[in-house]
Amino acid sequence: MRARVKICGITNLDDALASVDAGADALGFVFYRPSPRYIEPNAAAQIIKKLPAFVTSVALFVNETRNEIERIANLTQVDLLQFHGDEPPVFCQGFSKPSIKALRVNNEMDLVGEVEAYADVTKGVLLDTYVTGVPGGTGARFDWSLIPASLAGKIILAGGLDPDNIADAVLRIKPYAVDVSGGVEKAKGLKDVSKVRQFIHEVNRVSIT
Ligand SMILES: O=C(O)c1ccccc1NCC(=O)[C@H](O)[C@H](O)COP(=O)(O)O
Repeated sequence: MRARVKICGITNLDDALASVDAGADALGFVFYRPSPRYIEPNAAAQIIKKLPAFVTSVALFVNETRNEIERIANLTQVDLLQFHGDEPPVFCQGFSKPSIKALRVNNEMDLVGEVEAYADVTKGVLLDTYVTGVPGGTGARFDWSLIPASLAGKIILAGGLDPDNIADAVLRIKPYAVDVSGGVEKAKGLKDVSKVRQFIHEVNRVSIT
């Protein structure tokens, strides 16, 4: 099965449409002000309403309040919420939109146990790199050997992916989907369209087996 591709950190319409044209299945919008990829909700709404059918728009939050999440979800008409902070499983339920949860992987956690706990209350679990004090978008890879084979087909892989390592990642981990931000940028918050195309081309290439 082909791994789905989410291009995260979209900040403008040109990058959004170019990513869709390249074959992206989902686009991520960061509503976390300290991020260099932060986008104003009104600007995101203008982009999201121009997306074609069958492209999933994802709103990313870090330890945000329920009220603010609902306000932005309503304003942008986004399809899916992504929780990228310390939100416990119980927090991920009860919104007007379904959610996915990011876990930052380190070698002390019970990865399978945590994935199971969130799988019950979300549409999916994204595995990202743990870097102290940085909630996401680090551009750093984590040790993929920490992912047991039992999670193949079940997780969204993120963290330091790029056109050069994505084929290896897909072949080794067999994720349900992959998520990239920094690895397809020319500058923080600006996508390099040729890298986006190359990244998705590689995913497609290794998925045809
Ligand atoms: O992108 C950010 O700036 C960001 C900030 C705070 C929390 C999450 C953030 N991004 C999350 C993503 O979905 C990224 O795609 C994921 O962390 C992988 O990023 P990268 O290693 O740059 O591909």
